[in-house]
Amino acid sequence: MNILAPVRRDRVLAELPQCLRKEAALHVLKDFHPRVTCACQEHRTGTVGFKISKVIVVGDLSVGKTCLINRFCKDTFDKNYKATIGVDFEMERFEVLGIPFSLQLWDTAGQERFKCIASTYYRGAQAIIIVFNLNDVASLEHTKQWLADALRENDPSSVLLFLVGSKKDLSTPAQYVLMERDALKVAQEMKAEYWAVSSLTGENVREFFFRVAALTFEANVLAELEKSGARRIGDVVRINSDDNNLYLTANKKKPTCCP
Ligand SMILES: Nc1nc2c(ncn2[C@@H]2O[C@H](COP(=O)(O)OP(=O)(O)OP(=O)(O)O)[C@@H](O)[C@H]2O)c(=O)[nH]1
Ligand SMILES: [Mg+2]
Repeated sequence: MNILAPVRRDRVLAELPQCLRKEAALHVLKDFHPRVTCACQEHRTGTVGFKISKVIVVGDLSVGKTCLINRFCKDTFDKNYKATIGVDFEMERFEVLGIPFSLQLWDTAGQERFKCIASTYYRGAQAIIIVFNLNDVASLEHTKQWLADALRENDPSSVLLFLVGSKKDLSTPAQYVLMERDALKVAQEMKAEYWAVSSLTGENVREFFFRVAALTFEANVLAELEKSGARRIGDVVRINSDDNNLYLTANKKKPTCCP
């Protein structure tokens, strides 16, 4: 997909999508962080609108990583299993609070023989999505190892984690309840946000990726505000300036809506 194409109307986020379960959420605020809302209103989001955030999707073979990405990005579902060889990626453009924001979704191979190729693409992720099959407890147990491998290449203090149970359509309600109890525990240990989805029916797929986009965007804006610091907040970005001198310092107008 051409990243310069206009943002699709169904990729526009004006509000913070909510978590699935409060017990295992990255945060349970109803709205975006007030500093983020304010920065967006005043177009003080620095380079966030030009950046592409990397998201990696990992987990055992055949848990449904490719189907999950394809359901969201292409609205398709293939019932035949075709192993991912190494890696693949999709670009998704969003508009969050009026600011363009792009995610690069990296679909990695779960098969052991392709794992060493896939793991070379783990570096630089801003979010890690660890997928397990809600109908296969072993795949949930393996998520800890997938997380450890992915974190070896990333900064654990800044990366956002999501634990996603797939193939929800194949569980009976009773089976689901039991599996969810275990998955919530694992998610809490990992400090990951828990989701349960079905790529076959599409249940929760869009809600999940919107949440990933929103929280990744929020983290990016907060990091940008932190980086620019109090000295630069409210300054005007200078067009055609070099990287070390991106902000005009003459304009010290105080932001009107920041707490
Ligand atoms: N019923 C059902 N089947 C699913 C779902 N998601 C994936 N599948 C099936 O599970 C199989 C594996 O799906 P993939 O998405 O290819 O799995 P993967 O995790 O990408 O596998 P690797 O690329 O080998 O790591 C395929 O036959 C899919 O049709 C789902 O939500 N419901
Ligand atoms: Mg795959």
